[in-house]
Amino acid sequence: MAGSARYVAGVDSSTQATKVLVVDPEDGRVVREARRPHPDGTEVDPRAWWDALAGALGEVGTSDVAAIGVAGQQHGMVLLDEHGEPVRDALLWNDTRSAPDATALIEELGGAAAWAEAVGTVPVASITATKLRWTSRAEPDVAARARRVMLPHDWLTWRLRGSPADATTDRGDASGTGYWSTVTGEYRPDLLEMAFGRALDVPRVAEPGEVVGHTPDGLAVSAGTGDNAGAALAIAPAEGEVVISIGTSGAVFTGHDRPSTDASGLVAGFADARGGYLPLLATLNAARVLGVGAALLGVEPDEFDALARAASPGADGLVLLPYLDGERTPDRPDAQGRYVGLTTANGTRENLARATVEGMLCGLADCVDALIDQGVPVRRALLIGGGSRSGAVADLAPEVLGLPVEVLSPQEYVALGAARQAAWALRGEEPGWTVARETSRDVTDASISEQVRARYADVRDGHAP
Ligand SMILES: Nc1ncnc2c1ncn2[C@@H]1O[C@H](COP(=O)(O)OP(=O)(O)O)[C@@H](O)[C@H]1O
Ligand SMILES: O=C(CO)[C@@H](O)[C@H](O)COP(=O)(O)O
Repeated sequence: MAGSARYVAGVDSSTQATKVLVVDPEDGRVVREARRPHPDGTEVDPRAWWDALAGALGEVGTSDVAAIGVAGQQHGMVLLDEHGEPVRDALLWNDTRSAPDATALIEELGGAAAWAEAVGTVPVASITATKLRWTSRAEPDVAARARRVMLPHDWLTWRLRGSPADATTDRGDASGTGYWSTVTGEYRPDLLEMAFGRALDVPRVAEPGEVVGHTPDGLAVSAGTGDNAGAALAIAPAEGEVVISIGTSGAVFTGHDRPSTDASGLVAGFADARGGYLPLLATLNAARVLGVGAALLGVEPDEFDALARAASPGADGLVLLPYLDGERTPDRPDAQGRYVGLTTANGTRENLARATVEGMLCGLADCVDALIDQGVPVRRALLIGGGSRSGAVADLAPEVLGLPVEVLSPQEYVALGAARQAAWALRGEEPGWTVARETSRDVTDASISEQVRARYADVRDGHAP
């Protein structure tokens, strides 16, 4: 590291790619950025993420960087042997094979309410504990070699520090494991043992703003966090604002003053990266739903958007149930997508595009409702993530959600939050800068949301013919 180092680096190791921002800690200005893709699939060799990170850091250059922080896709199970090597590919948040294990774990603890009270979250297949159970059950020989378990951001942070004996995590990401309690702020080793059949080493939960170590080149390393907690760190939604991230996942979250314990299992009671709480809902099907719609129509995103905009609200009765890869919210791991209500009258390219966008947004609107049901005030939605770059999503969102919507300017908010945390660790106080905000798009006709969502609910609940 050069003596003149003045910048910080923030990393988003998300499902589809690693994104690195080099940021001025004085004002949050992005000075350089790079991106490297990740392999497809719901199980991935974590070394592919390391290679992507190394490639992106090499491209941006770090000679003028003093500190780095990593935010990563949540929940992924990185199991390591006694030498610190992965015993198998990481199972990602969107891998649904452990759905029966989630059911079994819920029963073993005495029901969904017991989990909500214990850790803040009722396990679904995304939650790390269920992946531990699946591994111990389905791959006992692999499980026998495991000594420690980490999350994607923990593992990358540990490797950035040169793989020392001690590893770290933070409360934001730990809260998605199923064996760290948002309610008590402590690990629940008994629940890890219940899931895996024996103990495993877990990373120490670092304080927000802590320097957890240094890279071999001398960069200070911050605790890092989960990707959604990273975005929340960057955006700092005000009370009444809900962030909707349209990436591989659709994530709906906001800051809250107390842990949530939703026994229905819809709202995950996560922690944030500041010492507060981050109630969150996540779907398995968001930006890729748009991609499938565009592929069906054989068009690029711009033309897909134009087609969707050209149709009328409600797509003349054509509805997409967007559970393409199974769904987590609601918990339907074996579901598939369905276009419903196709007739000779409404079978147009415009309606197919419109139904695709509306279906994805209706899935997210269900998530917003569940947050409101938990007593979280919601008056406005802030859209981020790759899918928010779709003009059709921006145009249709206020009418489908029934909320004023602000599409934040395209930026890597997760990586920006990680850079903010790195600046906080470096300087000992959280930076004062905020992200640029624009005016909201208002709801022009509230009846559209009611009609579109009522028709969608019929299909979702199996009442449509
Ligand atoms: N203009 C656009 N219209 C629709 N989808 C888009 C657009 N731009 C990017 N995307 C989609 O956004 C997704 C990537 O978003 P991102 O938030 O980076 O995801 P992740 O964090 O899960 O890696 C991809 O599926 C990509 O196809
Ligand atoms: O599982 C969750 C949140 O609980 C997902 O939000 C993952 O954290 C992946 O995020 P993206 O890569 O889609 O941004």
